Amino acid sequence: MSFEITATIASFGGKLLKLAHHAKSTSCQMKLNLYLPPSATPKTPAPLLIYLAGLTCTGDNGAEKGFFQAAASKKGIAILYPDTSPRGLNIAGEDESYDFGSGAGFYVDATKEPWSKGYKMESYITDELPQAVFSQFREIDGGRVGITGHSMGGHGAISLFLRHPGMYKSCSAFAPITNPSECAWGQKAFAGYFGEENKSKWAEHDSTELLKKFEGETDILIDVGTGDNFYKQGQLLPENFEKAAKEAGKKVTVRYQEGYDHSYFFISSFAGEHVEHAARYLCK
Ligand SMILES: N[C@@H](CCC(=O)N[C@@H](CSC=O)C(=O)NCC(=O)O)C(=O)O
Repeated sequence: MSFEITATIASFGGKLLKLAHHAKSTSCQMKLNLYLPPSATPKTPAPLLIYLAGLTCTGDNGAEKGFFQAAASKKGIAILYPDTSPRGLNIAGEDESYDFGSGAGFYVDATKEPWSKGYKMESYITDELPQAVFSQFREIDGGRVGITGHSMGGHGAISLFLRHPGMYKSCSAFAPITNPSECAWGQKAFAGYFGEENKSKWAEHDSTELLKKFEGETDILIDVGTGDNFYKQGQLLPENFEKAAKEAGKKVTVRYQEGYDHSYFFISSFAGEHVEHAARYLCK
């Protein structure tokens, strides 16, 4: 279904569009933001970088606080900021906790009732949303797409890159949950969306497990702050992902950024470098 444009905001010479559409995969209206750099026209379409946000976020957090648009404007890259879950499906418990349900879709297609009703964020992000964007916005080149994300969205970016070979030309992440089967956030989400017993399904969405079996080439950039309390609590487990990369001979660069926390002050400090990483693959 086509997008309603609810606002157009000038940003770094380009424009940030606030969009809404009805999505079949999530059975509800979805809101999102799309940044078009000044160079993007139907005759000179821009590549697209998708930014997946973390727990409790909407498509607004990255657009307002991530500071991606400055570098995206210079490089001529469009940025898509989707929401993190369906909204308002009236499922019991949907709004009870910050790390499950609303704002916490984990970029998977839930198989367990009642969540399987509309918690289909993998289908939304990899299929319905890009199809709708490419058909309405001729200023975007659907053949050049990269993906990045933060925390839960970093898990989304890496796991979707590994689960859909060839769909994304670049991949990076900020403080990603890299081994969800082994951390409290991931265990709660996967038990709820797939079932406690369905461990083979968990592995299909766990970036560390996926990397061990991935047959393609990788060049995944990851930043993690050493002052990040969620890193210290063992929610992110980047060392497990690095170990899997080393054993599988995959290129993964994890940069431990001294003193940075989990917030958008951290993301905005390195957003430009992640756009440059994407540009190496999207702007050739
Ligand atoms: N409220 C929670 C913490 C929620 C939180 O920190 N969310 C992060 C993402 S965490 C992983 O996905 C976030 O990006 N928040 C939005 C923001 O603008 O900072 C708690 O109290 O622990």
